Amino acid sequence: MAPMVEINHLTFTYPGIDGRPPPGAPPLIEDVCFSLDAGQRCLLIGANGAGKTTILKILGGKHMVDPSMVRVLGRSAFHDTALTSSGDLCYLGGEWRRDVAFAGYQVNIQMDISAEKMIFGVAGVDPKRREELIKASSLFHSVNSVLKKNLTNPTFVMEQFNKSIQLPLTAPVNERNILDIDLSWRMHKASDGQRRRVQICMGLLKAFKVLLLDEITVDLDVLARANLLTYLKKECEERGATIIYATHIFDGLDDWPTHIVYIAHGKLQLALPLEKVKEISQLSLMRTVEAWLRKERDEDRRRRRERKEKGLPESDKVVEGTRVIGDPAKNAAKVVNNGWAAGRLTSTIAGEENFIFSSNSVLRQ
Ligand SMILES: Nc1ncnc2c1ncn2[C@@H]1O[C@H](COP(=O)(O)OP(=O)(O)OP(=O)(O)O)[C@@H](O)[C@H]1O
Repeated sequence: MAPMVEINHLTFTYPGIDGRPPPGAPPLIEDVCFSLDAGQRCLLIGANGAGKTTILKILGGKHMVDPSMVRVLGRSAFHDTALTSSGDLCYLGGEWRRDVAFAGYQVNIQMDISAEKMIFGVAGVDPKRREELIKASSLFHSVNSVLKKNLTNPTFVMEQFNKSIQLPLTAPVNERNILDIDLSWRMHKASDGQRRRVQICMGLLKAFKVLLLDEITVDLDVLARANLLTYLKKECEERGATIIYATHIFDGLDDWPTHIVYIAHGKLQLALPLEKVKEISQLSLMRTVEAWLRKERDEDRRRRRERKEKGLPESDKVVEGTRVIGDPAKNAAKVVNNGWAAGRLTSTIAGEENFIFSSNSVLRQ
């Protein structure tokens, strides 16, 4: 059977203001290859600015690349818009904090509208699936009320979190809370986490075949996150869906993924099944990733020091205004892209008034 997601020698550079990659710009993503089959769950790992969001957006059809470089369900995500409009391919990313697609329009998630209107405004949805995503269960409410009384006891909270994530996948759906949405929430008055739940719910309403998650669990409380992860695992195991999840939060993820992909500076460092990673490292997933990133940082520092000692600029990429200039002979990007995404212009075009950072480096400012 053909892979659900196939990345073949993916190379990409963001375009300049004229819609073309700046001449001589080194590729931001370089020669990345990996593929995933039905039912597989991949954690996409990398330091801030490594290129995770860029890869997910390319897979989500938001940037144009040569169709041979990226295939989702055997099709080109950018050229075959039916992939996303049918719901077979779903991308949930950071910009969901502000806008969601509602009844064919981009709607501001903070406007005065009820959660019910937003969720029920999505057409062509299986009512049972919608119910499952929205509904709170009696089990959740009992666990939640116990938790609320014990919030000052972190050990207790962690125990409940671990128990919750280990609920058997065979447990009836009505015994698990997924997003616990109150349909009467008014979006302009909802908390960030409540808004985020509605956004995630809307993204998951259609039975996706491939789901791309760009750290969407940051606003969720521990229980909501655990339940969502369990639900997503079930989606892969029962329906053969494929998920790629970029994250920096590793709580409860030790046994969640089937595969790990590690990217550094836009280059693939490792793409392995989880068992292989566990064979290489006896540490927890978080400690393993921490060790990889520490090694990467130390090597970067050593390289910068060596360049400085030789009287060279610390980085081999010289940024001039909107241009990133490298050694054209070494770095020439074989890129086909117009950088236009079906989203907002500002998120894809580099310019002097439009400084671009990775999503998390902005938060760190
Ligand atoms: N629209 C853009 N135009 C030009 N460069 C961009 C654009 N968006 C991101 N970049 C650059 O691409 C690089 C990779 O960014 P990306 O957001 O893909 O990283 P990331 O791995 O998702 O990081 P984080 O973990 O911080 O979210 C960064 O150096 C960033 O500055």
